[in-house]
Amino acid sequence: MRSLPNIIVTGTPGTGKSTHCKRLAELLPEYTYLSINQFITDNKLQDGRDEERNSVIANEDKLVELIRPDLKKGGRIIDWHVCDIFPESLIDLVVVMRTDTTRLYDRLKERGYTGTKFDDNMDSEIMEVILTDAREAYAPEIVIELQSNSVENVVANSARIVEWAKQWVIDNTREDGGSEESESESESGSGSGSESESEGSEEEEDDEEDEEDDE
Ligand SMILES: Nc1ncnc2c1ncn2[C@@H]1O[C@H](COP(=O)(O)OP(=O)(O)O)[C@@H](O)[C@H]1O
Repeated sequence: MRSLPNIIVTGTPGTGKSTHCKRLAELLPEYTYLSINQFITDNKLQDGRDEERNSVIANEDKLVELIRPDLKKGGRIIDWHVCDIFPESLIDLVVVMRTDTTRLYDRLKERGYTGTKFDDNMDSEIMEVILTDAREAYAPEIVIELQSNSVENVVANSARIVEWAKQWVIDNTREDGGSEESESESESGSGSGSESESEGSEEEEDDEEDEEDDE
């Protein structure tokens, strides 16, 4: 049994995954930050290149195989725009970062995204692709959606995730495995109310291949 939870921080490129993860790494020093883009590079998991999107394609099977021992230890903060390939039994919280399209537009332009890569990522955010992937892959109660439009959001979101993590430890280190009260506290400490913060949208295909090399 893990003594610390595994947390995925996901979202369309530019929504603030790394920004949040860096803050979380400071607030939760006993956790290990895993940038999957870095992990792919370090372990040579590139499985080709998507020329149209100017991005690396990862060998996801190998990635899961290599990362499994880390996840089994617990206390991992995972930063990646793909969230649905990790074993459900090893993931405790999935945080989906969301950003208003005008702000995301500026961030992606600033990052130098153009053409298909820019369009695909904007479409992905508008169509809530990653949120849908997360909800399809994991139990609804562990998927939370947080707005990442401002610095204030980063501060508040990070504090909320830290509170959730503390509650997870309390719930999961109790001899009886946690009570109903503590479970409901845990939920309110993390996911409640997140739905109302989302933008309306449609649905579309996934965009699991984008960014990577230019962050
Ligand atoms: N909540 C936020 N408020 C203001 N700027 C943000 C916010 N989140 C991210 N940014 C900025 O947007 C850019 C992309 O953020 P980053 O964390 O690298 O996104 P991701 O890891 O999701 O690709 C960075 O310049 C970062 O400073």
